[in-house]
Amino acid sequence: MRRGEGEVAEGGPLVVKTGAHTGRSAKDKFTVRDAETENQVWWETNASITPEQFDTLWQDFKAHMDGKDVFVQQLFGGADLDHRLPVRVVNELAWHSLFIRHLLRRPEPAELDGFEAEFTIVNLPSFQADPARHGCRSETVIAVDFARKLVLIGGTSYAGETKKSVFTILNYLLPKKKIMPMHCSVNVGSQDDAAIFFGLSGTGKTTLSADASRTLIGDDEHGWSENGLFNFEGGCYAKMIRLSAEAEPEIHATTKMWGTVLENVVMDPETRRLDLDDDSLAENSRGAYPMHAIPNASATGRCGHPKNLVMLTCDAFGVLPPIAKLTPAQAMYHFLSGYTAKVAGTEKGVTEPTATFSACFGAPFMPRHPADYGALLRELIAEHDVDCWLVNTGWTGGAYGTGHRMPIRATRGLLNAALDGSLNNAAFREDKLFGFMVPIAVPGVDDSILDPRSTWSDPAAYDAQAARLVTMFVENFTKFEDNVAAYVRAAAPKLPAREKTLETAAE
Ligand SMILES: Nc1ncnc2c1ncn2[C@@H]1O[C@H](COP(=O)(O)OP(=O)(O)O)[C@@H](O)[C@H]1O
Ligand SMILES: C=C(OP(=O)(O)O)C(=O)O
Ligand SMILES: [Mn+2]
Repeated sequence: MRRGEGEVAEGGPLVVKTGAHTGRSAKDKFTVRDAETENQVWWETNASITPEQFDTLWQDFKAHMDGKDVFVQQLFGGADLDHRLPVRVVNELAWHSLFIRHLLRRPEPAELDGFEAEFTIVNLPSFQADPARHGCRSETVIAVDFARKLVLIGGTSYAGETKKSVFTILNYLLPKKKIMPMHCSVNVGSQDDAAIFFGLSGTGKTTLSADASRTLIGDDEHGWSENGLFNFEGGCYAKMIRLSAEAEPEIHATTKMWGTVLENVVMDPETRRLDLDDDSLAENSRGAYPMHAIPNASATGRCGHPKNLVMLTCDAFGVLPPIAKLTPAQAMYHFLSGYTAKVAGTEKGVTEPTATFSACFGAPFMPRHPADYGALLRELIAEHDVDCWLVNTGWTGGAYGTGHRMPIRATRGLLNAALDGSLNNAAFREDKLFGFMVPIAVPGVDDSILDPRSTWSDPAAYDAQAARLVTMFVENFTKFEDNVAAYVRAAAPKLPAREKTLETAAE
């Protein structure tokens, strides 16, 4: 406040603006390519810089910090005491320091004695990177050096970069110890029945994991070790845009709490009231708060092995059913595909969504080859006999533009039936294209949404859209043809046209 970094809103949250960057700059992220990383990192999805370019960047960062106050936090990434990572986070902005203190795991005072950070993250938003000097592509840079154990972030104020950098580090380190790192939320029921919710940004990890009937473990990043599931973080980072007090009461309440950091949320300077519907600063407005801001959150950040695994997708084409049961092979196929769709921005008249395929539901944070993570997950699913589901939180009744977003209540109803085991007793049909099993009727849920084709006013238009989506899945998966098992490839969706030709050929 005194530094002019933000303002306090009604109830006590700190309201800040990030300027130009209101989301992650995935294309400005670079990994140092050297003897340490050469054979560990999958360079097809991870852009590289040289050790020399990183060195220049680090010298320039130090010069930029000279004479400036910086804020230092010593924190842990990882609630599993055997596998947590001590990190030092150096921030130019005080609000960034508060943000990361909310988001990571805060050591007990006694743990600070002799605290030795293994990795350091330095975040200087006012630093301007130079593509010619630093090997980057713009004034924004996120540079990761696994050998030096140092991450440098410059030229952006979006706070999410820092937490996702810790995630990137753990995604690199943990597979070496046979621990599966996951871009997922986790909650657990009263029978110690944990559930994992994988999903790309905007698919519902944060929204759906905060559920009054279950204990929240975490909303975004977790590990799965021999001890069970554990949160990497100690707080949440929720989307604030058009947040509904009715549909998401636990998250909504955090907007009135002392200390919550509200990023690009609009506030009336006179009344200090928030307008969560105002997207004039950003569509991706955010709230950061510590775990204990959610009433039924776990104090330990740990739970047992999961009983259910849910893959969330926001299908803006309106093709996928609201829930489907997956075989382990289909689960592997969808994990490697990592499908979701993004709706067109705010441009008027643009109604066609775009498909995103991001392996492991988190390619920008995964230094290693997707098959490495896939192999770990496959073993864990088999060992713990986990039920796998695909859930579409996206469009129904038509694609984006004609249909509407799946009501949160309907998604929660279906999820609860899956998680309490009752959905396993429902009658299912096999989906002709995707091969997964779709429930026909679920007690307490409006049956008419279960079959997406029947929600479209024009079934032929649905069929055409579905065929286009299948083709996108198949084309995306060609990159895995050489490095995944035949049984996973066989779990791919199939076009009806081909089926018909085969049938005719057999006749
Ligand atoms: N059926 C639904 N399920 C989950 N989220 C939904 C649904 N319908 C609308 N939403 C909205 O979509 C957004 C989901 O975002 P969020 O939970 O933050 O995703 P993630 O944590 O995976 O990035 C929220 O703004 C939520 O209000
Ligand atoms: C914090 C983020 O995660 P998510 O949108 O998945 O919640 C992000 O992508 O910047
Ligand atoms: Mn989230």
